[in-house]
Amino acid sequence: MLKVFHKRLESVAKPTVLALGFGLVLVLGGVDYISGTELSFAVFYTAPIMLAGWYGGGRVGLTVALVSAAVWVLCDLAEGNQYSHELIPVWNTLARLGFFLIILRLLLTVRKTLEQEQSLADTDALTGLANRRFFVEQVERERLRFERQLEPFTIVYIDLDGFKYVNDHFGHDGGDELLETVADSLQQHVRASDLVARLGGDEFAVLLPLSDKAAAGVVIDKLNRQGLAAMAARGWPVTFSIGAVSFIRPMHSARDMIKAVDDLMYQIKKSGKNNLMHRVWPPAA
Ligand SMILES: Nc1nc2c(ncn2[C@@H]2O[C@H](COP(=O)(O)OP(=O)(O)OP(=O)(O)O)[C@@H](O)[C@H]2O)c(=O)[nH]1
Repeated sequence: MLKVFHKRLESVAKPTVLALGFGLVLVLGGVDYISGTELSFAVFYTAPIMLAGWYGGGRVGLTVALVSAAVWVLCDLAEGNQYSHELIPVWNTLARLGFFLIILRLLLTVRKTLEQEQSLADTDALTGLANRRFFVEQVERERLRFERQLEPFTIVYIDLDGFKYVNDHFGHDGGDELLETVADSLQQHVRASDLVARLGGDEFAVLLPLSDKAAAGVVIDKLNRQGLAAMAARGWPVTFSIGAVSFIRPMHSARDMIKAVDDLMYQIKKSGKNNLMHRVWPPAA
C-alpha cells in the first residue's frame, strides 16, 4: 500500500505536490483550530513539509514550511491565545519555522544521499555506464512495456576480441583506458533514450527501445564502425564480436533475452570473431 503511494508520488509533478502540501496544511490547521488550545499538533505540521520536500524538492518543501508556520500561528490567534507580549507570536512563528527548516534540511540530505547510493549501485565504476544489474532491470521494464505497447526492441551484446593482448602489452591502465574509450564511443553513437551498459570485463551491451531489425541494424553497424575506428586511432589491435536480437515478441524474462543475445555473440566468437550476427525473435516473425 505504502509502496504504491510512494510510486505514485514519485511520478507526480511539483505543482501537484505543492497543492497536496497546501491541502494537508489547511486540513491540519482546521483540525488544530477545532480541537482547541489543549492538544498539541506540532509534530503533525511536519508531515506535509516532509512530503513536499521529499517528492517536490527544496523549494516546494520550503514553501509548504512557510505556509505551515503561518497557518499554525493563525490557528493560535484564532483560538484566542493570550500572550504577555505582542512579539511572542512572532517569536513562536520564527522558532517553529526554524524547526521546520531543520527537519526539511535533514530530509533533503537523506534523499540526496540515497539517490547517490542508488546511482552508484546502478553504475559501473570504471566507465560510468550502467552495470549489469541495472541493464537487466531496464530490459525487464522494456519487456513489460512491450506487453502494453507491442513495440519491438533490440538488445546488442558486444564482446571485445584481443583485449587481453592490450592488457598484457599496455598494462592494466592501458586496458582500462581502452574500456573507457569503447564506453565513450558506444555512448556517443546512440540516442539518449537508448541504454549502454558494461556487463563486466570486456563485455558491453546496448538496449535499443522501439527498434525493429532495420532501425537497429543501422545503429549496430555504426557502433561497430565507430568502435573499430576508435581502436585503430589508438593503435589497439582490438575488434568486436557482436550478437544482436530484435524482439518482435519478448521471451519469458529479461535474463532469457540477454542469454539469447549472448549465445549469438558466442557463435561469432567460435566462428572467428570480428563479426556481427543480428537475428529477429521469434525466428519466423
Ligand atoms: N584493464 C582491465 N582489464 C580487465 C578488467 N576486467 C577484466 N579485465 C581483463 O579482461 C580480460 C578479458 O579476457 P578475455 O575475454 O579472454 O580477453 P580477450 O583477449 O578479448 O579474449 P576473446 O574474448 O576470446 O577475444 C582478462 O584478462 C581480464 O583480466 C578491467 O576492469 N580492466
